[in-house]
Amino acid sequence: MTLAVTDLSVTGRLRDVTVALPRGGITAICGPNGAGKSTLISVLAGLLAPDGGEVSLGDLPLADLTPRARAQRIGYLPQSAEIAWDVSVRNLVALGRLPHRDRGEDAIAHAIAACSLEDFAMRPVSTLSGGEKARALLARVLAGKPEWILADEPLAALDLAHQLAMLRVLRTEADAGRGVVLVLHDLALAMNHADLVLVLDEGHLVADAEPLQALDRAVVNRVWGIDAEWTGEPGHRALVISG
Ligand SMILES: Nc1ncnc2c1ncn2[C@@H]1O[C@H](COP(=O)(O)OP(=O)(O)OP(=O)(O)O)[C@@H](O)[C@H]1O
Repeated sequence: MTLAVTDLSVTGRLRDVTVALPRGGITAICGPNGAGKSTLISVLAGLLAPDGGEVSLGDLPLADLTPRARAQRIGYLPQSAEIAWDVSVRNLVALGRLPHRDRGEDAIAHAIAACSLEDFAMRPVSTLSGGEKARALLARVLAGKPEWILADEPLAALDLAHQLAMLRVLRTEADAGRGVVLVLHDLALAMNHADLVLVLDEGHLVADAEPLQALDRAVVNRVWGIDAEWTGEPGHRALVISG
């Protein structure tokens, strides 16, 4: 079942974007600051109504789902998620079960373990570092076991080891048949870990392909204004800037 947008427009932010995202893989959304990445992922999450075009989940317009049904199927992690109450990490993660209205003990325990939060489980979230908080917020999304995990820069606050650990977690979710959609600024992470890369530039979708094609030298040069080339083997590529 795909999550798709057709002729999507958000005035001043996105123009005529059409793309279908597959489940069972990781899609990276890349582009410079202000390109429309957060706007697109908010629309895909059903949190921002477009000014034109359609958003669909399988055969259904996304807007036809009740907020609860949508929240059961789509987990969304915003770019700078604020935590309103100073609850424990465990209770924060448990909030991921709200759309299901169940206790979901197994799902909560699994999410806490997947994000290596066992040692923090009883700590108030206000005492966590930025990276620890980012992992707790991702665990809240995982606890809901949504079909789709949409995350806006979920790795930005993480150290390299935790970035790779989170990517392994997200790959496991994708292998289990979920759709994983990540806004990523780090082009090497997109190149090495995504199955599909979307490149946005000034609100236009300029590439929608497997990483090597979507992030080829000409695209990187045109969109980011950087002359660079990829070196290394598949899965371990690095972007070397030449000018
Ligand atoms: N609520 C809003 N109202 C009007 N314009 C907005 C609003 N939110 C964002 N914009 C504008 O829409 C454009 C796209 O913003 P968006 O946040 O989607 O970009 P982005 O690609 O996620 O950027 P970044 O990499 O800086 O996070 C930007 O020019 C931004 O200034």
